Amino acid sequence: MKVLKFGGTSVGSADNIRKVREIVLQQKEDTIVVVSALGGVTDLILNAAKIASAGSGDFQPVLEEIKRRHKQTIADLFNGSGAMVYIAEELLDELEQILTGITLVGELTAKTLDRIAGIGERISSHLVAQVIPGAVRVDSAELIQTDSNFGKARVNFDATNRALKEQFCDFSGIAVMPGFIAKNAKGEFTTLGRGGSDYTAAIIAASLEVHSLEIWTDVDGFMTADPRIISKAYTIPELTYSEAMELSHFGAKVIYPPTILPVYQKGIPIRIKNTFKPKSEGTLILRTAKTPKERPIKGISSISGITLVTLQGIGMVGVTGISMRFFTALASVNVNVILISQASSENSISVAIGEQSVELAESAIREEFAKEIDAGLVSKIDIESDLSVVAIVGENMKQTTGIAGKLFSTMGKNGVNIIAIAQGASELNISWVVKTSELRKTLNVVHESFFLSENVELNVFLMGIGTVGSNLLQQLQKQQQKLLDEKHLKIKLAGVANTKKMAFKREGINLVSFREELDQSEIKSSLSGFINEMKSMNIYNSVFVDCTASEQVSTFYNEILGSNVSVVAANKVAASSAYDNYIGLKNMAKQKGVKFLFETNVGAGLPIINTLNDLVNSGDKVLKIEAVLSGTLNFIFNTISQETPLSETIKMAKDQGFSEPDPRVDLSGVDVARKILILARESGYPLEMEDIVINRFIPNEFFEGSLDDFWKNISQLDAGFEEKRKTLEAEDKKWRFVARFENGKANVGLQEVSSHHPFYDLEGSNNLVMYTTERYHESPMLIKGYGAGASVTAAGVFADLIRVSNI
Ligand SMILES: NC(=O)C1=CN([C@@H]2O[C@H](COP(=O)(O)OP(=O)(O)OC[C@H]3O[C@@H](n4cnc5c(N)ncnc54)[C@H](OP(=O)(O)O)[C@@H]3O)[C@@H](O)[C@H]2O)C=CC1
Ligand SMILES: N[C@@H](CC=O)C(=O)O
Repeated sequence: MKVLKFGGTSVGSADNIRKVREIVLQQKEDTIVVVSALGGVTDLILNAAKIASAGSGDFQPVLEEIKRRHKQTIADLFNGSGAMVYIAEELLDELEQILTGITLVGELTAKTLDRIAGIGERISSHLVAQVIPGAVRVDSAELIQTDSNFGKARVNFDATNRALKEQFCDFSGIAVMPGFIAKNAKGEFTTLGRGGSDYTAAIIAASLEVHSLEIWTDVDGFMTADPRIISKAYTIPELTYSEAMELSHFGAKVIYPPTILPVYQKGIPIRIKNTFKPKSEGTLILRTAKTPKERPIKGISSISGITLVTLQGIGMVGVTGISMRFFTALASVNVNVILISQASSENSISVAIGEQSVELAESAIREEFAKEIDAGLVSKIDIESDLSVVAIVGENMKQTTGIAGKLFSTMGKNGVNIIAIAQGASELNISWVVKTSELRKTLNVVHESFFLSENVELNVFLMGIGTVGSNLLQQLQKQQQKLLDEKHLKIKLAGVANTKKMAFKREGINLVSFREELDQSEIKSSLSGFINEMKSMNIYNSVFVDCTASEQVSTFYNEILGSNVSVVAANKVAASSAYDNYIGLKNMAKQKGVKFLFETNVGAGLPIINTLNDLVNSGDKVLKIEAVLSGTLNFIFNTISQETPLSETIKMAKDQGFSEPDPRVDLSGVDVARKILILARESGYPLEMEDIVINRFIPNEFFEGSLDDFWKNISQLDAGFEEKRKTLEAEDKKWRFVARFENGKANVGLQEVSSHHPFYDLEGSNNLVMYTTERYHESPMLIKGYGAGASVTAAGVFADLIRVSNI
């Protein structure tokens, strides 16, 4: 025999009741079905009773709604005729008479309320019994006996067990019973309190020692986290009774915890199933549950609307009885304590309570400690609101070291401030308090870090969708599915901006239609606005990507890193800014446990900075760097010819996406100077931009005035360059713009190289870096390849993003 309990939603309409019928008829053994009232009906009855108790109020509209719900369901199920119509009418008349009585006396006792509170279950049990062929209705109220504690009556198990056993000793078939209701020894109606129908089912299951209790509801079972917040939350296949109780206590409203007790004592397994997805396995709750070794945490739950009340004072240290008085004061006003935290110094004691109880709690504590407050022994009662309690639950935590360490370091890295912590010695759960504004991020971070999530998420905030930025989005789009399938990495574009507009979307902006989304956005671009929105969205695993060439944007990196958001920069300004700023940003990233990456600052997608970091970190010392670091300049010197003059090659470099947004930055040598500066710094030399000697090959006057002036005038140099080029060609030499760093000094400038030089054959926009180090001495290390261009640069930024995601 088994017991099946169906909740309010499961019996909430004719269609749903038909689903219940299907499920019950598929059972292959004798079955007891326990039902709640039609969804929402109990609340309507309680509301009508409250209105009636005011004496003058009109409960009729609420009663009409109760009648309408039942009439509609009966009409849909039985064409509005048959015995059910009379049964329902009779019970609803009874309800109306009692409500009228309550109105007349203007008073509502707990006893009277219990008389009507279960009318919904009385009707629904008749309904379900009528619908299931061969089923009989058995009245729980005649079998479950309680004391007279109306509203939350205590069960007399001796009498109840006897009655249930007698009733079902040689029963076979299907019985349908109302949940929630019982009677006292005098035969008066009582109710079993919140979650009462679950309790009814558990009492019957335990008493008859059935082999299984099934709770059919509208969710798939216990989830790893609240699915409304964590889209990746999934059903936990198995839980122990204790784990289920803990998760329920901290907000997972799948089952009401006290109802587990009778079946727990008898070791009867409980299965949570979804009436609307009967094929899914649901959650099985038993004494010993399977727990994968690598996942000691079974689930995360949370409760919001929490206030932390802290009693503090040096006069409390070492004084016995303080805690007892504190908790007795709270108990005296029925304040439910959700979490307790006390430091071993005993200087303070904090409790998390529901925000609705704050006034009661505060005045009770003030009254209890009035003398100590006057004497200054208790310095303050601190009230902190808008908080949430989060708990991770799992019996296997006690066998696994490092859970708390991992938990709190992950929270810290993501900038979540922990306000209070509690862990019981049983190590079944670790609970902590955070600001409610940080709850979403907290749950995401924890869900991900304990591998409860199948996928790791990376939330990209991209500034700049020009040559590099837009190519990056194309590459992300192409690679998105593969990364998800093979690396379980989900990259989302959470925010994007150019100089005109910005757009944000927590679920991710479409990587194909991002331009349209940006055009349609009503938010004007503003740097501080972008950063503030990114911060206030407060998404875990966020990364800011700078694909602009703007100095102004780079001034925000410190603030961004300080908010625990990683920075990936194609923009070279920050890494080549004042040394103190550069090193400050690196330190800030380290301090916050996030990343500041700028691999593309030198050689676009080539692994120039990472290789250098590997050399230096593994103990090598850089002695000399010689390099061609400008894609633009190399392209120009490889392309210039009798037919293609200098000015034409500059335009070509711009059109092909090699040059900076302002090509004068390349032509002036500044871009190469920035690059050699960054390499020197990454080698461990604290150089400033002013230390780099720049030997220009274009006269200074071409860099004065506007960019338009530059384009107008630059062809004046064509003839002179052509003359020099011819001479060079005759000597079998080539121009290369070379950066050099040696003995702590760096310079950049034009060099004529002959055919035996390693730079001579450097084609197109290629770069070449030669590292001479203590290890690579006789034969320097060479890194060579495309050093500029949209796709290679975007690929380099992409690679930095992958580094941030740590997959
Ligand atoms: N091209 C290459 O080979 C390489 C480039 N880089 C670096 O990549 C960066 C981007 O270069 P590239 O894509 O060619 O530049 P583009 O000029 O093509 O694009 C720049 C983008 O940044 C936006 N932008 C500029 N200033 C701001 C601001 N203040 N707020 C918001 N958005 C802004 C622009 O918006 P709008 O469209 O509205 O003007 C545009 O979308 C540069 O720093 C460059 O040095 C690094 C390595 C190689
Ligand atoms: N403008 C740069 C682009 C890469 O940094 C170059 O030409 O090398």
